[in-house]
Amino acid sequence: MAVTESSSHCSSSDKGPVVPTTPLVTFLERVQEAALKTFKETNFDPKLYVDLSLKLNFSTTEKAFDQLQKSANGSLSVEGLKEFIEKYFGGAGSDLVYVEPVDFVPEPEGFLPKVENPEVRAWALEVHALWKNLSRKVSDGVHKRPELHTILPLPEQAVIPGSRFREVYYWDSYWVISSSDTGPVIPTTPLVTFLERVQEAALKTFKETNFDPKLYVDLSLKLDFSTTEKGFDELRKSANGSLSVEGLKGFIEKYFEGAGNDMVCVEPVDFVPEPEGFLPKVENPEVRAWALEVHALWKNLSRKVSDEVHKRPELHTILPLPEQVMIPGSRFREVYYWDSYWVIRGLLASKMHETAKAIVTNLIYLIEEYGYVLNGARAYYTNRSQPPLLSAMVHAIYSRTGDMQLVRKSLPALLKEYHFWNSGIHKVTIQDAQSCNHTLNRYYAMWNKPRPESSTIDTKSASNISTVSEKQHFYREVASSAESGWDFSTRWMRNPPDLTTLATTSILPVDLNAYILRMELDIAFLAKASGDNSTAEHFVKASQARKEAIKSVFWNAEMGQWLDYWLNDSTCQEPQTWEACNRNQNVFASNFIPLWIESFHSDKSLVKKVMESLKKSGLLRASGIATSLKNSGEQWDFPNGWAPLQHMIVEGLGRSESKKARSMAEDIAVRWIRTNYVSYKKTGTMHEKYDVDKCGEFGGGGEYVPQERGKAKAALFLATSCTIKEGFSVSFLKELHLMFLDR
Ligand SMILES: OC[C@H]1O[C@H](O[C@H]2O[C@H](CO)[C@@H](O)[C@H](O)[C@H]2O)[C@H](O)[C@@H](O)[C@@H]1O
Repeated sequence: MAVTESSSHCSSSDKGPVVPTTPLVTFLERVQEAALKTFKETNFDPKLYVDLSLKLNFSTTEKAFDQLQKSANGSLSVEGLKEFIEKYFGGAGSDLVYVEPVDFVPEPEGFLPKVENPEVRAWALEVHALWKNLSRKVSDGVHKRPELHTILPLPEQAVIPGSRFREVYYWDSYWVISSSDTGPVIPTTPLVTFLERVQEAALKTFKETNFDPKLYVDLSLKLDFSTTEKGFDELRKSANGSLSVEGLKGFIEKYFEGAGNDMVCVEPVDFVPEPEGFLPKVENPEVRAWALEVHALWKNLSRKVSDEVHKRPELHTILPLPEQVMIPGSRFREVYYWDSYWVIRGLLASKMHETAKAIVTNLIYLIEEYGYVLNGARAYYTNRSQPPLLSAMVHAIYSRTGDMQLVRKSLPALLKEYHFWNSGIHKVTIQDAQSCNHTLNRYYAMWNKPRPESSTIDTKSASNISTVSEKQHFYREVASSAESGWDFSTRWMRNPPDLTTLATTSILPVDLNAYILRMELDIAFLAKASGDNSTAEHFVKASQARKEAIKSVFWNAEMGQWLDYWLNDSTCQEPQTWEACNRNQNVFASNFIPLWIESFHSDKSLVKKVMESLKKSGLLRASGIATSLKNSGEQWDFPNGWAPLQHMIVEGLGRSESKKARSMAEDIAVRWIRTNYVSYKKTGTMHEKYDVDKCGEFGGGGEYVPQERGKAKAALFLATSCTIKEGFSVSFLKELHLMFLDR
């Protein structure tokens, strides 16, 4: 084929994105170039020039530089350039100021206890004292006028590598940070940080009753950021940071749009009150009426991101998703990752295929922007993901619609997401008893501060933790628990129910690895369907390896369950040797989640063992499967039952070839749907969790108050109801049985 001018131009060898730099950096590069030409090469360090800070504003400085007399090749007189630099710039490094680290002591208690040799000990203490030389904080000048500096206005004290490296570096920080907090941190936006300040002031001013911290980080600005921040800084505050109730109310009204105004209600494009072929086997008029009422809830939960957000995204914490969305409802005013799987299953039951595809498009957008699907579509969720179920969503839609275009569009994103989970901090290598290495995954948030949406709560929870690095470690564990979707649970605690002992990053979770196995199987299936056989083969192999790993590391034949595994060393730099005593023998519903995956539920004798184990486990209660056996007051513990957990276990058993397993699935489904129905009749709404010991009672515990009447977090549960289909009494057993098979 002849290469035309334009096609050769289009196929240039650089195709990747370019993030533009600031005009200040571009200008300093010009100064750097002039300096090289003027001072000549000896000892020339180009970095010095882009590290300079401006004394006056940018345009004055640039004008003065342009007015300097230059020779034809761009050099200046040495004196002229020296004078210019002295007059217009603060020295490189002056943007950071020395500070003694808050927690430095010359010989810390318990410091390297095994280093006894006096000479080595003296040296170790001298090296320890170097922290003081390397400790800095960004100067107040930078915080006041960041546009004059190339240093970024980091909020906290920092440790620099030293010498010409006058700023914080990413991977260096890993070795800088004490062993108690390791790992990356993705900075949040200045807007989120500011809204956390408003949240803190609001708690101090309005006091604790009914206080929801998330409300404040969901606010949108009416005016630009600096005007709003100035307005806030000018408010009169008492010594403890509280304001007058009227003053704060007035400020919020003047400067903010209400939380939730960033999304607008839209009728889903494909909603009809009674879709053709809707739950054909549900004949009982009462159940059918309920099913249709629940189906109608889609209209309450359907939103699109407002035009205002697309025009000025910097005024909002909501992310500008391209397509219509379904939100969980109540205080959850944005899209959530794992919730979306059950939303999609419900939409498919409601025959709303276009809405289901729109949801996938939004999640693909997040992968393209961030490299993975965020916990939720808000600026404060950019440091972690949630249980990865996108492949299962695409699989479900493709199985129902045969839409190959969707498959082709999704595959590159799924591969990117797979890479996210299978590299870096999420990846752990375990050597089993036969010296065979297995790669498995864990949750690990890229964050070590309070979660902005619950900042006041996390700060309080950490108040008895004494050192900065231990607090950071705790905050990382909190955020990592949120990444698991199980926030919070004794499952993640070393010493339950003490929340400060959360240790999620030190656990290999059974369910996460089952989801990633599912991802491998789904990618293999979708790649094959699209004709990409080599990708398909690669993922079939990956799935076989993971199945082996799950068997080797998690499966406990005596208990008939898969058990979470405690890591000895959470840095995970070296492969860890598997030890039987590291298995967490406590019973959680997650110990049964592998049943959901075909590789396991297709094995009849395995299903038999697991079923027996589930029956004896204590989890199976009158109204469904409990999350755990411990009543800790946390929402992902006893006596709460959650729809996703019921659904995965029921669907796994229901797909087994064993008749007994299918009848157990029906039994659990009936228990669960009955309590959903009774509670719906009482409260007029669907709930996110139910008390599995009390039919018709919704669940509680945790850090937020369950939704009020009519404000359902319903989609998740609609999905479950529709997936395992509606029915609430034993007389529907036969009907339910047929419905399981109809998928
Ligand atoms: O309130 C803060 C936390 O809330 C979310 O978690 C809970 O709701 C989610 C949305 O329905 C659900 O996916 C999750 O399983 C629930 O525990 C949020 O996901 C957390 O990150 C957040 O900190």
